[in-house]
Amino acid sequence: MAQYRIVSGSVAVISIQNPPVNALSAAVREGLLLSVRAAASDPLVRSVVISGHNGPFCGGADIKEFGNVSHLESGPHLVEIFESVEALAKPVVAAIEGFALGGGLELALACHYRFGHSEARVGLPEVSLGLLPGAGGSQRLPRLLGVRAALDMIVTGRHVAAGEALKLGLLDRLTDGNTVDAAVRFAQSAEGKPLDDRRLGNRPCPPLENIDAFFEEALIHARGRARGAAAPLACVQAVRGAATLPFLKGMELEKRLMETLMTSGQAQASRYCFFTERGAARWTTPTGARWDTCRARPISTAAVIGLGTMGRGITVALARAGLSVVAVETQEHQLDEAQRAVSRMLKGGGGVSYSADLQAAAGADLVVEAVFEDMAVKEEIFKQLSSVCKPGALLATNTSSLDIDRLASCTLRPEQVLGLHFFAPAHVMRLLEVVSGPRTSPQTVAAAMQLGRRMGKVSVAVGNCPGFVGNRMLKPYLEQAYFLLEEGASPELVDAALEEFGFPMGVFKMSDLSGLDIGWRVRKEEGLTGPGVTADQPMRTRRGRRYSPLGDLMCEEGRYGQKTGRGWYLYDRPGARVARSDPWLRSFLEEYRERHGLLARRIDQQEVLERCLYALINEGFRVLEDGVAASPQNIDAIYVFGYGWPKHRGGPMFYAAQVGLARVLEGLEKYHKAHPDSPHLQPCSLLRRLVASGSPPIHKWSEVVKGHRSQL
Ligand SMILES: CCCCCCCC/C=C\C=C\CC(=O)SCCNC(=O)CCNC(=O)[C@H](O)C(C)(C)COP(=O)(O)OP(=O)(O)OC[C@H]1O[C@@H](n2cnc3c(N)ncnc32)[C@H](O)[C@@H]1OP(=O)(O)O
Repeated sequence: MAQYRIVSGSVAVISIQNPPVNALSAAVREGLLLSVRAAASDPLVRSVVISGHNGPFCGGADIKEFGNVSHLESGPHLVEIFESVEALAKPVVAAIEGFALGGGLELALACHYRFGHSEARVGLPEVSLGLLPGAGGSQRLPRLLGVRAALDMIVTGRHVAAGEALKLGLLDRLTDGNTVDAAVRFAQSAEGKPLDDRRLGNRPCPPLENIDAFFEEALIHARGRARGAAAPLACVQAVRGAATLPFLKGMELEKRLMETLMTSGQAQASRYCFFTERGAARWTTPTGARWDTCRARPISTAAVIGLGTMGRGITVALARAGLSVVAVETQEHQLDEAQRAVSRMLKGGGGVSYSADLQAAAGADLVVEAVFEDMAVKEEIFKQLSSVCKPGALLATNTSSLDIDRLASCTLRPEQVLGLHFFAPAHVMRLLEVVSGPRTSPQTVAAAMQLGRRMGKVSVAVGNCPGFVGNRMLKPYLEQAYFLLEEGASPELVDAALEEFGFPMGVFKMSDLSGLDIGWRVRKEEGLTGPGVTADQPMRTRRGRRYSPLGDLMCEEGRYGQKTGRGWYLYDRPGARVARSDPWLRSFLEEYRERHGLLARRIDQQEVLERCLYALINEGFRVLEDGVAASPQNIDAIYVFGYGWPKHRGGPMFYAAQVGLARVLEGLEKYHKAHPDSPHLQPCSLLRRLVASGSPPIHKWSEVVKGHRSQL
């Protein structure tokens, strides 16, 4: 697991060997320590190079070991190995190709010199796993770069490209050629030279003025980045230790903080997200299609129909993935504006051509329709695409809720029709829901999943139902938020509870950002509001269940959110982003409650969280029950990468498991009893069954789901 060889007569080359990322597993740690000791004791060896086998230097500690303390404790500890490396009396050079991340960079920091390939990247991403760089990284990096630059890297966890790392002083030299060969030559030139100053553990941290104020500010900043997350705060504390304590004391502080984080629920949740993100690539569909049995036809040309905000973002995402794209918009003025906007986003042409004619889509391998949410308009477009497009071309819709199968029925190729549900802004957001209807072929899903990967998206294969997975689960969450306003809460109270939980934005701020009119249009399409509703229908009941018309009333007042400068909050002008409380809304809610004989009561944050989140989770269980998502992990990936669910809470289904399924069930029962007209609060049968089976861990839910489905 660590290869050891002598080259050029005096250089020991230690190569970490653990594909695919050369993670520091127990066996690698063992091998590394033995190799370092061998190099120390061999009189022929005068210098050492540490590299990664077959490309990447090292992707850090082996994350798979983290769930099990006995795995972590088997083999030598990273801190001990890195101390031996730093203490070696012979120059040690890290030869970094590919990436040096987490424990990998900490190893490089313990070396006396760092050589990088010009395309390598380095970073300490532990914070995104709910941890801190706990093998000396939080103490050595500030001593090398200074507190400011080190803190930025540690708290953001960002990957730094080799060029920037050289400027920061993190890498000593870059090469375009063979990194190991260059490092070997350099190691030889350093043989016999003094090393004391090269040992970062010996160096003081560069001084910093107003240290207290600096770290106070840093804590506030870290709190704002990921609310409720412990790791960013621990990172700040550890770096403060580096700035104020001798090295060994700083290392003790780092160790204490790391032990607390490592055993926390937040680290468990963040780690779960890491594997969930990667697991989504191993997709299956309810029809039995699988990622490993379907061959995808490559897609190299695409057409995007409709160049509103979504269409523009999709065009950019496809062009950045290297596709040649034709962007089609039948309204000429919109086409010119879109062309300018797309060029700006792409910083140039970027393989995109423009047309006002749908015929331009004729040669594309894939067409993505992104016109506004109107079934009749979409049906007409799909009819035309069916005859315009070449045989074999895939026809996708970017609808966020409409029936894929109905659109497929308008074509002569239903097996090639699917949904590609991008999230706004489409060129930025990581999530892509790949929606297959009952007639979508496995090859079509495979091609879309492969394309999603090329675009750098977390692509999740889901089934067809109103709202698919994400928006279907969002509906009960939003509904409970409206009901809470009716019962006495304010948008500020609801949003504060959700933001404290960790969402970047509460539900009402989010509605203001995305536009209240979007949901209004969907509700009109569903016949819940608008001309189809007769005057004799009670305002707060639809189809026998409780309904809140609050969103509709807001839209009737022209309050669409940020775009109109007024929504659940007030904004300085249309398009402004800073939300202020609006006294108008307070009176509006008071009048509304009075009109409907509703008595405002005191609502606390706990109730807000339980009503909104449990209703969403309950729908998640229904989604699993219906086979619309293949696993709870897929649901969690959708929520973390598309809906701002905090990573340190793992996703809604993981959160339910962490809270305890019995407690979620009990909460739903309590709220359903109090609000029997709200069916989303009625615990679904899969949840009951899981609790009855003793609340198995989340990776075992599929067994209960399978048994449950066979009885449906
Ligand atoms: C009781 C308390 C005791 C406390 C003692 C504490 C002792 C610990 C001390 C120190 C700890 C150090 C902390 C760390 O080093 S944490 C790890 C930091 N590293 C990372 O976060 C990097 C994670 N990986 C990535 O970002 C990417 O994988 C990357 C390396 C950039 C490669 O990307 P890409 O080429 O796109 O490949 P994939 O992401 O698809 O990965 C390929 C497969 O490799 C698996 N993988 C990746 N990294 C790791 C890893 N570090 N450990 C284990 N496995 C890893 C990944 O899951 C893929 O596998 P699969 O295809 O099966 O899903």
